[in-house]
Amino acid sequence: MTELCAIALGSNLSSEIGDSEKIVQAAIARLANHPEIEVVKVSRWYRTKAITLPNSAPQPDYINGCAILKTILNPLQLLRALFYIEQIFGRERRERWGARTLDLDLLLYGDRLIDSPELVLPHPRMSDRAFVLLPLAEIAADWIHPVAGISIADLAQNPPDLDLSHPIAIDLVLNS
Ligand SMILES: Nc1ncnc2c1ncn2[C@@H]1O[C@H](COP(=O)(O)OP(=O)(O)OP(=O)(O)O)[C@@H](O)[C@H]1O
Ligand SMILES: Nc1nc2c(c(=O)[nH]1)N=C(CO)CN2
Repeated sequence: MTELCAIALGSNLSSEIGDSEKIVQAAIARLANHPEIEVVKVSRWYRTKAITLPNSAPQPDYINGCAILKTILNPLQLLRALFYIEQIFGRERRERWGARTLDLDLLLYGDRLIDSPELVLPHPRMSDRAFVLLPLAEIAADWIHPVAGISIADLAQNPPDLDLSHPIAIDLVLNS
């Protein structure tokens, strides 16, 4: 059975294949080449200020975007396929909120709810993140978040990290 899924992509370090814009687009190409994954839609790419943990060193801006996938993989198989692609693109550290060449997060898998050590669905922090909600709303406006019970478009209306205590600058950098 196939299922529609949403993923978030982020990069704020270059690698031997190029800068973050190249990396996220190459990651999409890699996903599209996977025999059990179809890339249905890709958002535009946004340059965003890095959200860091308190008292941590400043980080380069991120390139962020989202994609809708269709797959016959189950949620854990899909997560492992995402991990594999992160590794191909040179992600080494799994330090929490550390800078990275490629971060692939599984946001939504249909309306599935999962709470296991390896995988939590929907992604527990997606609703707090403008850098996820704004691109996701471009490609999945009517998708109902299965915990919030409202659409992604509605969640994106008031993205929490756009409030004054945590300013985030979002600039469009290119069209997909
Ligand atoms: N929906 C999910 N998507 C991706 N990883 C998840 C998810 N749910 C749980 N995880 C787990 O989270 C762990 C840490 O992931 P990762 O290193 O990407 O975190 P991070 O990007 O630093 O922070 P954040 O999770 O806040 O984006 C992974 O090992 C993975 O097993
Ligand atoms: N702007 C931005 N900030 C972040 C991001 C990200 O993708 N974009 N990812 C993080 C951990 O996943 C932590 N902070």
